[in-house]
Amino acid sequence: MARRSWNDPNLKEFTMAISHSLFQHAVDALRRVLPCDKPADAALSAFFRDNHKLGQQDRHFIAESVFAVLRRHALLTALTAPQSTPKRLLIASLVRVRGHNLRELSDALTEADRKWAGELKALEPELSLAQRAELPDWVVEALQAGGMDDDTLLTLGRAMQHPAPLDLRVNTLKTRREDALAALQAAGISAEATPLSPFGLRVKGKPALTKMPLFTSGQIEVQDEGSQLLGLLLAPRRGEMVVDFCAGAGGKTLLLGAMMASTGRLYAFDISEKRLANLKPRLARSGLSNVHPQLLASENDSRIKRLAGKIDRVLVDAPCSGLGTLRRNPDLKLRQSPDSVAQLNATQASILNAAASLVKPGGRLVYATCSLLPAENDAIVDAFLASHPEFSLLNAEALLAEQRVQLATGERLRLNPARDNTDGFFAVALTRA
Ligand SMILES: C[S@@+](CC[C@H](N)C(=O)[O-])C[C@H]1O[C@@H](n2cnc3c(N)ncnc32)[C@H](O)[C@@H]1O
Repeated sequence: MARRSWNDPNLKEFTMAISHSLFQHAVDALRRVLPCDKPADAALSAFFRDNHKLGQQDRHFIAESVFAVLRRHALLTALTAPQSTPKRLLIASLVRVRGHNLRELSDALTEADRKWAGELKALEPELSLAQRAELPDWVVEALQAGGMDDDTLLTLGRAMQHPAPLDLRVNTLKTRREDALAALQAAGISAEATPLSPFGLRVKGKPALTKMPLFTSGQIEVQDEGSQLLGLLLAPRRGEMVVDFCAGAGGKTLLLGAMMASTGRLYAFDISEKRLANLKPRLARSGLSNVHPQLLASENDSRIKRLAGKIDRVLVDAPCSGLGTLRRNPDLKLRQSPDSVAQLNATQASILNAAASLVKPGGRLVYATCSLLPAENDAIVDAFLASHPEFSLLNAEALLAEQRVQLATGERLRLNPARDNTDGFFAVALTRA
């Protein structure tokens, strides 16, 4: 009989016997992903391309299995030490994290593996704080050095072991939130208004949305509620000159453009041609006509000099470690390192300097990351403020309240997956004297 488990998303959704072939495919997929030399979703997509005969349900099981191992990699490594092979990590995840019983695995496993899996049940390895939080030691040390206490750290780490909810942003240029909600419900999709963002919807489960008319006609976009709050902090107005400095595929550009009611001029800068190309179809769906994508050679591109001092509002959604998005990208904790963060820090400081030169007197500059590390957040902002006395901090909590977002965040916006059920974000709003 099917057994749903709503409480812990790590647990399997259905009781099912796992065939040897499906298990082996999951091991092979994990072997592809675990070197972590590229993003896990890209490695998994390549695996599915090579194994194109796999059906939808099998793909779902394989993807869930791979991500479950990445999410609890520290626990599973401790359980399987000293032989943490992809096969053993997968078995340990199925038995200890996803709640499969040995009967369901009897076709999948050899006699020896079954015996080992049976012994796993009683293992209780001693885990450090970092292992319990499923965060690398160096991340835990950085958070502690930034003043985070152990309980908060553990709660945060645990919150990031669960998949993120599916959040949507309603395109206010095309529809109202209540109408989009009604259209979803009419299509049998359960959703509710997000608690913080006035144009967000939170969907139950992971229904396929991209073929729905609501999506293809640009009335909704997939966007974490935290990202929506960054747009609200910038709060661009009708008719203004606005720059989205690190626009990427335009998640926030589209939101800013809609807040400007498709008036004024909104530049979408990025150094990645591929990401800007991905903005094109989204822009076409959105109905916006005020967006101007521009490929930069670097943050010191001559285009920046031409616009110096002319822009009302500038958003820097800086390239960062992404450690606030572990619910979606659990592989990042295995792919980032102190060295990669140090390199990012140099880029972040340089982009913030360049972006600041665009801001006109009285204008607003928002610096944001989806990282939790003080080195990518407060340290960058504090160094910037020390060398740019013409800029000062605005109070993020008060600016959000002006946008009807009630969040006790203080001067600097900090979104915490455990407290806010958003990705982990940091942002400050600055103004030029
Ligand atoms: C956090 S992502 C942006 C995500 C995007 N704002 C969104 O909402 O979907 C950071 C972006 O910064 C871009 N980037 C990296 N270095 C840059 C630079 N020197 N100047 C401008 N953009 C840069 C990256 O290509 C990447 O698209």
